Amino acid sequence: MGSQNKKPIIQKRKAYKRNKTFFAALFNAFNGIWIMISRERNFRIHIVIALLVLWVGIYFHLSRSDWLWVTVGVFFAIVAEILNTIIEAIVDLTVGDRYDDLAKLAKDVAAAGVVFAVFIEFTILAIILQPYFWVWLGIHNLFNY
Ligand SMILES: Nc1ncnc2c1ncn2[C@@H]1O[C@H](COP(=O)(O)OP(=O)(O)OP(=O)(O)O)[C@@H](O)[C@H]1O
Repeated sequence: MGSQNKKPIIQKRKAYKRNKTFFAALFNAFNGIWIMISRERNFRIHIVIALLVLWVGIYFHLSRSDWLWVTVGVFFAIVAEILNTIIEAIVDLTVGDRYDDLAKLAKDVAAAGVVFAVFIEFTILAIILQPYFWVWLGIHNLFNY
């Protein structure tokens, strides 16, 4: 999906050290988050949605169980986007610039996974937030509960 101008993740061979401590591993995990934020436009969109949902949730004073569902929905999509990026990187590492039907299959199916994850996210958000919005708009009926 439009990554023609992206720099390849692996540009040249570099030496690396294995994680010796828990904190070294944690540092690399945070580096992974930074890579997602700086390289992946779609990931940034997920983050914006998450911040928006956080703001709406605080504004509406969501119940504990509603926070739970909203959190699961938002992170489900974020994790799917991360898996999609991992698959793209592994495919590129394996086939490079060469056209390959299996590479296409892997990338397209990974992208389909993100579409389903976002569908689940939006379904959860709609079900959870709808009663709050309706009360906010002054609409009272059976769908408020
Ligand atoms: N090596 C390849 N062989 C065949 N088709 C490929 C190959 N690499 C990519 N494609 C096709 O081109 C599309 C775009 O690939 P690309 O590498 O740009 O993914 P991406 O779009 O960067 O995804 P995202 O926007 O989620 O980061 C893929 O969905 C796939 O259909």
